[in-house]
Amino acid sequence: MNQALVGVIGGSGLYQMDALEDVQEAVINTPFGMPSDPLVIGRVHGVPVAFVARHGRGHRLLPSEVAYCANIYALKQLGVRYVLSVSAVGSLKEDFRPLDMVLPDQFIDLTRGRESTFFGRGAIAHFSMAQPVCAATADILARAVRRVLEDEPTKTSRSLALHTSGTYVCIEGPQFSTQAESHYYRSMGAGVIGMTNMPEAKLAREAQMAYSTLAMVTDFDCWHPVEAHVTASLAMANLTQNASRAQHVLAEAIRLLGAEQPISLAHSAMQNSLLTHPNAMSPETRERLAALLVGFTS
Ligand SMILES: CSC[C@H]1O[C@H](OP(=O)(O)O)[C@H](O)[C@@H]1O
Ligand SMILES: Nc1ncnc2[nH]cnc12
Repeated sequence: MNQALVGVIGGSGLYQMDALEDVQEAVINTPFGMPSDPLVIGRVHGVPVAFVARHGRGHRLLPSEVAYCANIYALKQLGVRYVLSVSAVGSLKEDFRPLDMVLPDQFIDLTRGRESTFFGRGAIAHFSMAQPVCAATADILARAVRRVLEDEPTKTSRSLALHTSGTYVCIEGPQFSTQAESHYYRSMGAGVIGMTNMPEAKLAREAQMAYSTLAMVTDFDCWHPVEAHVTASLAMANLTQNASRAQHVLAEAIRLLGAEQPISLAHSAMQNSLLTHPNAMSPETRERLAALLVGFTS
């Protein structure tokens, strides 16, 4: 069922995609349950796209409650090859300022107890997460951000920056960090902090979809000696501006992805990773993983 080339996962503040045309809603069940919300399928610049609001429309799901497995599996069932994730993040570095955009190229997973793999229950796989982000997709996001910033009349008192690398530390939440934690994450070398990109990026890798995050800075968390500590209302204030910019970035990135369809290492990332031969799996296990196992073996 190849209904979409690009999947978009909208985070806090981004609950719909304005540029989608010919829109249909799809209530999709997966072997891993229902996605966070019905998927919204349509076209942007003629490119087939599936959108899902990570926390559901109306923001109903905690970071720990997001249906990560079902969201990724549903996108895979639709034939998605590139996943653009949009996320609000706190900054852990002086030069990552609120409203800046960051394309994380590394993650540190500090989440606890989230279902973080499609495997198990009779199907075992191990694979590399050394480079968790698709460089080709991130490059397209970078070009899209630059294009949007060039076209945007200067509304803010300073020019916004794009940072093309950085480490995203993913905490369990929903509480923001303590100051000691915030300093600790900085000492680990993390550049931004959020609550959702893990296990999402791991699951996208298992599904051999090219994954990249547009991280939009809302606050300085709570380490900064002068800047205000994060609160939900501070983050939300910046989220509104970030979300409207994200709409333009996504539309341009989708246009580029459709035109170029870059080869991604992610598309063959699971080759040779399956230790359990499909013949040794139960029919239920094979059925549960059916959308993933296509093109999976060496
Ligand atoms: C609104 S502040 C905290 C909230 O925002 C981020 O969500 P998302 O990654 O879905 O944009 C962060 O991870 C928290 O869930
Ligand atoms: N400071 C912060 N910590 C965790 N997640 C966030 N999302 C936005 N700001 C955040």
